[in-house]
Amino acid sequence: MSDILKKIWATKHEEVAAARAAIPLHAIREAAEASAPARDFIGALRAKHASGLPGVIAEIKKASPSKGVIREQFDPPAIAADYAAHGAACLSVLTDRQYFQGEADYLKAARAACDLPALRKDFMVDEYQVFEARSWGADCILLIAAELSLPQMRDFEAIAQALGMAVLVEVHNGAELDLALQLATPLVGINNRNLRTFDVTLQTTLDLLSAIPSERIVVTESGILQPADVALMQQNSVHTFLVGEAFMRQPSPGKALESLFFR
Ligand SMILES: O=C(O)c1ccccc1NCC(=O)[C@H](O)[C@H](O)COP(=O)(O)O
Repeated sequence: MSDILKKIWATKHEEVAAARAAIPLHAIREAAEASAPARDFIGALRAKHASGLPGVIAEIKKASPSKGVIREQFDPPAIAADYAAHGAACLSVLTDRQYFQGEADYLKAARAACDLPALRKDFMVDEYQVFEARSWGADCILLIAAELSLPQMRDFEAIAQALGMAVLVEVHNGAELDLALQLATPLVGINNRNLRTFDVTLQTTLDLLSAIPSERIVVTESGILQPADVALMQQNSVHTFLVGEAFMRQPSPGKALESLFFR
């Protein structure tokens, strides 16, 4: 695990302890189970693919450890509606406060502003957060294989799926991919960002691709910035993208999405 992941992981355990003290597990579970049904995250991606279009998971993030503040004027529901109007398949909303300046309310407001399914983009270290995600309206959770054991990922996946949520399992190397492929989820994210050095190279996706069975949906994550990046991925049969910074730095994130993927 990289140093930044270790720090984030420690913070998450503290946050979960505080959240459990405020709302006990049985209560957050009841809230999750009483939530309106989840939207179909995987179905939204497959629908784009069936129309011959890329599946774009459009990210809403104010800041990150590697880039600092990315977007000063930050209005999650307006950004979500803009993404929906310009062809996004799904949303990814940062809910981590300390490192990404995210909020649970951003997820709730973004999802309420459109009909797109939404990923809670956060660092899941405890089953509590899976229930919490659904209680906030999330339709998908992220599991980072660098940070979790296989039994943990299996537990969190089972809870997410019982609640009707999808799971995006994220990997950075072959060892993590071997674990990820033991989960049931079809969504396998390859993060092009090295979380130790913060270097980004699309070669990470290209290197891992051949080990992923064709029935899985490969999501290339991080560092998709220009049409040549999209073309490179498409030439290699990758049709699902998780993109944040390239959109967040533009006045209209939705128009930026359209111009990167649909022109
Ligand atoms: O971006 C970081 O600095 C970072 C640091 C530690 C863990 C995760 C981090 N990024 C999260 C992401 O994976 C990206 O937000 C996502 O893939 C979108 O990337 P981009 O299009 O490059 O904004």
